[in-house]
Amino acid sequence: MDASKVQTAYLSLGSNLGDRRLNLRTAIAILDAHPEIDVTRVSPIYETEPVGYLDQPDFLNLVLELQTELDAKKLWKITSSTELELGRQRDIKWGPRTIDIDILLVDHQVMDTDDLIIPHPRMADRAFVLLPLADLAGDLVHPVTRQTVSVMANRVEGKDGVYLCKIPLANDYEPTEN
Ligand SMILES: Nc1ncnc2c1ncn2[C@@H]1O[C@H](COP(=O)(O)OP(=O)(O)OP(=O)(O)O)[C@@H](O)[C@H]1O
Ligand SMILES: Nc1nc2c(c(=O)[nH]1)N=C(CO)CN2
Repeated sequence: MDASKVQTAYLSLGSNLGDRRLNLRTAIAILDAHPEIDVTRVSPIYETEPVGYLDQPDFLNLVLELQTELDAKKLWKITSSTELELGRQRDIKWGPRTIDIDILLVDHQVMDTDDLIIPHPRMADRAFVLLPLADLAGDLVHPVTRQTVSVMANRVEGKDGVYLCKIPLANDYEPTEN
């Protein structure tokens, strides 16, 4: 990768159907295997209560960091096809899913298009996003709120998406060198 064009992005992954750990691990592996994506770090996994639509199983959530030269739209096409590969279906708004991949941040970019809004518009309210993100990048400044991720995480801790337990990262989630 050309260092001057490389961007750092943070993605939120969630699963609450089927083998949730395997779904997360498979999604990470698919993304990391892409020739233009380098998954650099993965947060611990948080088991979280569902937010939005409550009558569904608990989620496993994590956040990963990646490096890529792809623009945000191309990255989104890849995350969307990864969701489909893992059998993601859209039935109920905020309902159960084998995998959900949201793009949280891409460097300090701000964009608002029909398909893609960056930073993710609901990340500031979600403990299941901000707590694992703070594990990776607490000092990062959100380009819209201008607050650090740690400050944002402290504000939502114990609110929506309260976490039930934090599972240390297993070795098999560690990104591979490529
Ligand atoms: N930053 C983003 N990351 C992923 N999808 C986004 C983003 N911004 C806008 N979208 C749009 O949101 C649409 C709905 O996404 P999805 O079905 O995954 O929603 P959801 O996960 O149920 O809810 P939420 O968006 O609140 O997490 C996608 O088709 C995509 O076009
Ligand atoms: N705990 C939790 N709740 C959710 C989640 C999620 O990933 N974790 N995703 C949603 C839609 O994006 C809606 N609600």
